[in-house]
Amino acid sequence: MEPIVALATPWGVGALHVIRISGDASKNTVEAFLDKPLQKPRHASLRYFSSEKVEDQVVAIWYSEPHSYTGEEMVEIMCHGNPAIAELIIETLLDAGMKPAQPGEFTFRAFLNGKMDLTQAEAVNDLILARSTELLKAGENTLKGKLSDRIASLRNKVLNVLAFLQAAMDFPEDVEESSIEEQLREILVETEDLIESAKTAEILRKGISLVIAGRPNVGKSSLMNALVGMERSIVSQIPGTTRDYIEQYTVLGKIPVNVVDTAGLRHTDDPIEQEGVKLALRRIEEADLVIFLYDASTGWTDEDKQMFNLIQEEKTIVVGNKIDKGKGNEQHPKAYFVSAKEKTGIDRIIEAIHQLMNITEPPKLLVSQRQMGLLEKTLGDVHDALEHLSVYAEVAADDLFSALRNLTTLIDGDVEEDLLSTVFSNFCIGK
Ligand SMILES: Nc1nc2c(c(=O)[nH]1)N(C=O)[C@@H](CNc1ccc(C(=O)N[C@@H](CCC(=O)O)C(=O)O)cc1)CN2
Ligand SMILES: Nc1nc2c(ncn2[C@@H]2O[C@H](COP(=O)(O)OP(=O)(O)OP(=O)(O)O)[C@@H](O)[C@H]2O)c(=O)[nH]1
Ligand SMILES: [Mg+2]
Repeated sequence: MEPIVALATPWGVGALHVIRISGDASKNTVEAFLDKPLQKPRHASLRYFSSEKVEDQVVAIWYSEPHSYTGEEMVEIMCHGNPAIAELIIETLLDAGMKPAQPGEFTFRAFLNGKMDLTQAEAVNDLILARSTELLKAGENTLKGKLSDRIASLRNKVLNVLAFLQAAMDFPEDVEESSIEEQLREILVETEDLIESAKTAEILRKGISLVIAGRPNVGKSSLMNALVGMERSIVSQIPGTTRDYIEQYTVLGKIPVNVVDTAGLRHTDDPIEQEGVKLALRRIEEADLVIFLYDASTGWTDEDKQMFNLIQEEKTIVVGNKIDKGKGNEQHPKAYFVSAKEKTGIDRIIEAIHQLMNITEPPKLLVSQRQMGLLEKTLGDVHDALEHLSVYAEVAADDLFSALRNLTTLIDGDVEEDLLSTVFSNFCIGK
């Protein structure tokens, strides 16, 4: 393919920069600017790179086709880490007819040349962008091909069921339907397991928004401060202190969290406070999780119940605060108890957040959004197949063919899909 060039290191001052070149006649084009040719593939050679624009002592590595990252002829130039030097070397090569690489284009070529499949190519970027050791580990596994292995095994199982189904249609008396059903259920469970991994990875990657809501003066701002470990939000004994919402990013346990403190929920004639309550309700609506806080020292009151009814229960943790002052008679049956003031009980809330978000163990594999979409389609296909099984075997077979196509697309991409713009466009340049 046409030769491409890009800086593989981040632009800026460093000890070295690495310039990456891949494609036809990479070696010849680079050698025109070197004092001596690159004699041996995959060996580091000390050379002078000189053109009208720039001169620098560099180390260069030539990879002969197909024994390189991309599977094409490649050259890597390590120059001194001044961005101007790297830029002028790249300009020299662009003047010599090379093209600037698109984001992810080296990895895209590696994919096209069969050096890796699509799940591995996607993992390359995830690995680079992983911000926690858990995600890093998951990315490494996917890069090693463990996700592909699981998809391939799923695909084999689907093929197997299809063979069974075919046999059942041809010789109905010889094949037991229950055995087909059992195999389908197994496929279902494995697909769900992968989707679960994808969701966990997604939460660890993107984080969640956690809104603290409740009536005025119950200690929402105090709890916000206890969770984020700083005096972020104003605390006072006057009800209605917080009017706007206050956000602070933090990491709670393993989860990156945007904590949002909101105005106390109550009916009020003050127009500014009314606006605050509206904002709070909107944030609650959009939140991944809500902590509904009440004052446990006075107890779970009718007013609390009224406000609690405004919130979706399944994404809500109920927390009774001010436990240092003792407990009122009535309490919410599922409440966790804390003292935001004395910072007790906070760990239990963090645990509950992990439980509610289903982060029980770190993800073993990194599954991308694209892959998750296809896994969910596969899940739907297998569900359909199960439903159709006893009535129309042909229709069930069609469902499974659809599952097969989705699983194949997961690993190989779709011929119709513009991969460079869908999958690789969020890569770094030079990767
Ligand atoms: N200098 C350099 N370091 C790097 C990379 C790179 O491209 N260049 N990588 C980029 O991500 C990673 C390593 N990945 C690589 C993967 C394959 C090949 C390669 O040359 N493969 C050949 C030869 C295999 C062999 O000798 O065993 C091949 O597959 O045919 C190189 C690097 C991290 N470090
Ligand atoms: N004893 C005790 N007092 C607390 C606790 N948490 C908060 N308070 C007090 O309760 C009062 C209200 O606290 P805030 O955190 O401002 O309450 P809020 O829910 O944000 O109130 P608004 O912003 O008005 O809705 C303050 O005087 C706090 O010091 C606690 O755990 N124990
Ligand atoms: Mg407040």
